[in-house]
Amino acid sequence: MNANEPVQLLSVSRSYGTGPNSVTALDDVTLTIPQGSFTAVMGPSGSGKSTLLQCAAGLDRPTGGRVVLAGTDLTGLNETALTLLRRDRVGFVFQSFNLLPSLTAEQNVALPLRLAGRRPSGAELRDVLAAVGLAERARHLPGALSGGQQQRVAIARALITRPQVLFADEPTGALDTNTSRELLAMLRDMVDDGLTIVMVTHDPVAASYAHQVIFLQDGRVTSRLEAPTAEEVANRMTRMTRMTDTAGRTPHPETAGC
Ligand SMILES: Nc1ncnc2c1ncn2[C@@H]1O[C@H](COP(=O)(O)OP(=O)(O)OP(=O)(O)O)[C@@H](O)[C@H]1O
Repeated sequence: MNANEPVQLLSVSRSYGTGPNSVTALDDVTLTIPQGSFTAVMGPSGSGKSTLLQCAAGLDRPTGGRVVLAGTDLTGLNETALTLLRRDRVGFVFQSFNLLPSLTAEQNVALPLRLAGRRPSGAELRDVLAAVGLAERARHLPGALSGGQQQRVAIARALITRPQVLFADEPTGALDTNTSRELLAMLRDMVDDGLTIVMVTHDPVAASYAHQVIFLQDGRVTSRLEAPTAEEVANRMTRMTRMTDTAGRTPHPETAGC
């Protein structure tokens, strides 16, 4: 294992329930997310994408294997240590923006630092809002911002602690096509400036903004694409879905066109 990489999963499994009703959401997943990379996670519904993200981000505990996040092995960390690690080293963005409606954009962005007992400087807030293109909207309430602008505030809030890695679960899922593309271009620029992003998405175009796409099926990594185009991603997804439909089970990775 290379402790310098921001996220490493070693034989990670996650099951829910026990006995005949148990579900294996992740099945022996090993992968490394390199520093400064943009990784998209794709796969059919129920393939384990969100579970992968949650385990990798320390929001959920695997039932087997190890996760090393920002150089720290999460195995055996108590809840307090895990909470602090998440707060200080990791950013999260979800499909729903989860902004507090009574706070301005700037106040929403400041929240993580305030929760950590720090008073953010005006310059810090201005810089991060400028980085997401919202310098002029700092004093607006979320209700006075468009969906794309609200998601930018959520991204600024995730970045205010200068995390080593940003985890995003369907960050463009609630946005229209053009707004999505603008947001993805912004995320890609941030990666080009050194941020590491892991993003779950259903959208082949969104995935094409990433450096690599990891495909999951039945909780397993079945293939990868480097420097993906939207068309390649869409074709791979279609093939995965068709193989599952006709065989009723997941093809072996060796035969899945990795
Ligand atoms: N809390 C839970 N309890 C029981 N089963 C769960 C739980 N969370 C997820 N699962 C199951 O684990 C599997 C993987 O779920 P997960 O949400 O990770 O898939 P996904 O690929 O993100 O799906 P989607 O694209 O539909 O969001 C599914 O079969 C799901 O039903």
